[in-house]
Amino acid sequence: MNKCVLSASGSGHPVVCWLLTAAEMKRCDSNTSEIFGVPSVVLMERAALSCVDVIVSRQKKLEEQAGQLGLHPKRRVLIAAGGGNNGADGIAIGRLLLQEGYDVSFYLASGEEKASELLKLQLHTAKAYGAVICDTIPDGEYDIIVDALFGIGLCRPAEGIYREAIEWINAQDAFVLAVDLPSGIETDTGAVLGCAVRADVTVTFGFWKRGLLFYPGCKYTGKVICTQIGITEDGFLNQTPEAFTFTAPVAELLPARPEDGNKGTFGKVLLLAGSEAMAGAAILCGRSAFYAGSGMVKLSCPTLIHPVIQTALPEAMTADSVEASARWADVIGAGPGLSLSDRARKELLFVLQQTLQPLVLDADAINLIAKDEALLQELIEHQQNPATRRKLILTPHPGELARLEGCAIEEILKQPVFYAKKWANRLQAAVLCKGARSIAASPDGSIYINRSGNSGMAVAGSGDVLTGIVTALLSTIDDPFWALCIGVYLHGLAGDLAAHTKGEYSMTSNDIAEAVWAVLVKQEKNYV
Ligand SMILES: NC(=O)C1=CN([C@@H]2O[C@H](COP(=O)(O)OP(=O)(O)OC[C@H]3O[C@@H](n4cnc5c(N)ncnc54)[C@H](OP(=O)(O)O)[C@@H]3O)[C@@H](O)[C@H]2O)[C@@H](O)CC1
Ligand SMILES: [K+]
Repeated sequence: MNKCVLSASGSGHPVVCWLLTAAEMKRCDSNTSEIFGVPSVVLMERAALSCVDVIVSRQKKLEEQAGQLGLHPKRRVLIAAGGGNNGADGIAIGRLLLQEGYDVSFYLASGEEKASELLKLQLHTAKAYGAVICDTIPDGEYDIIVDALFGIGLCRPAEGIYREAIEWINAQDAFVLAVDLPSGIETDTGAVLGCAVRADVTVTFGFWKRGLLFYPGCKYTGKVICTQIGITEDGFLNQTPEAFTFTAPVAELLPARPEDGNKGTFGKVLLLAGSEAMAGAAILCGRSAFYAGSGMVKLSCPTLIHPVIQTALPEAMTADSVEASARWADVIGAGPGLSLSDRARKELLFVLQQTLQPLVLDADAINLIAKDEALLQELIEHQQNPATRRKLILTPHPGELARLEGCAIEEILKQPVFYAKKWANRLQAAVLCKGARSIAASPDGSIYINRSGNSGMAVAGSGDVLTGIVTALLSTIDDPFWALCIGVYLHGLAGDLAAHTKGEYSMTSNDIAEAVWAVLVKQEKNYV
């Protein structure tokens, strides 16, 4: 995957933003100190300074605005610190703010005897500058609260005095800055462990953590500011993080279109989609494939619905069966609106057993496979063998993934990364788990977490649009995982544009399809 990441950037701007787990961040921290020799206390001072910068710039702005009205905003700060290095950051922030003339109170929830070595050092220095450390929250009103109870070291639910402190912080009418992560948010999953601080701003150090992006964590962060404190990609050594999201405009991720190409060059897409009751799925899928750059699209569906398809999408061709068109296609997409009929099963069997082209499986194609243990085993065996393996993408929603796995949907929702990775490995395929933060997994262990999109996309037909986009991209992008990541990103951006014009309440999946072209001609906003 990393080769793709590097080669996808023609512009010089970063293409990906890494999303780290707690273990990855700890490894990077310790490599920076132990291999490169930057002392932890230096990193901590820079981390604290970066938070102080955020507080001081905000305060300056407030004071300028208030000064015009003859008001004087107060500078009463509470540092709420835990017993680890997140707490140590908090104490360092408090000491620096004291030196800036702020009125700072310190609350150390853990007590000094349980303090980490760096925290002891920070307490010593802060006290030398006059800090008074309290073991209960000092009475008073605060304008600014620095949440430094837990960072990446949170390892169990916040209870007792920690729960009380978090609930107290959330009840205050103050600006809350969370240090590294809002306390209570699990670094890897974004889960709330017990309860969590609701921050106005989260200043995170070096790299984004996955939990800042996943739900529900992302609802607690406020604005996320990722600051550079001297921990860089060098600290990964040869172990790059598993997960990333995109930062580049999607148009920069797509391969350049050869100027002298013809309709064959840009991909002959065969779609096994649509049935008597779901002709619209085939139309949405085919239309999206065109908008995502396909040169030719052929829809294999029951003869009865050919007229409606030809009317709605005259650019597409239709076929009665995949058999007649299998050789013609560069790439095949199967599933949208397919139904679970005997015809659908027969057609899918033909695709799985008689073709070798790159393939995208979605919706009923996945459901048909999940229902048929022998077929599933055959697919797994084919994919496990490098001699018979084809380029394969699966785009299930959690319900479809649960059917494949044979478990309850709740199980998938609890561990979407785990199951996406499991099936990516089992099928040697790029596997998506759709959701508010769709997750794509590659057989090499890489994870893409999608940030684009909105709740308006949770609407019938949205997945059919995605299948059309991804199938089209698979015809010109060599790596299925990369095609999937870009397709998911583009789909979400199109959804955002559709929401901008029609609103999340009223947009339909056709609006998403119709926004694809606009995203590709527009420079969309950066998401991270
Ligand atoms: N290393 C570096 O170079 C840099 C590190 N930096 C900073 O360090 C932070 C990581 O520090 P960290 O590893 O000490 O973890 P941290 O988040 O402070 O928590 C650990 C403490 O919490 C405790 N604890 C956990 N859960 C609990 C619960 N539910 N309820 C009660 N206690 C609980 C746990 O206790 P224990 O499990 O031992 O009982 C332990 O005492 C990172 O987020 C960043 O802010 C930056 O300065 C940049 C440079
Ligand atoms: K924190």
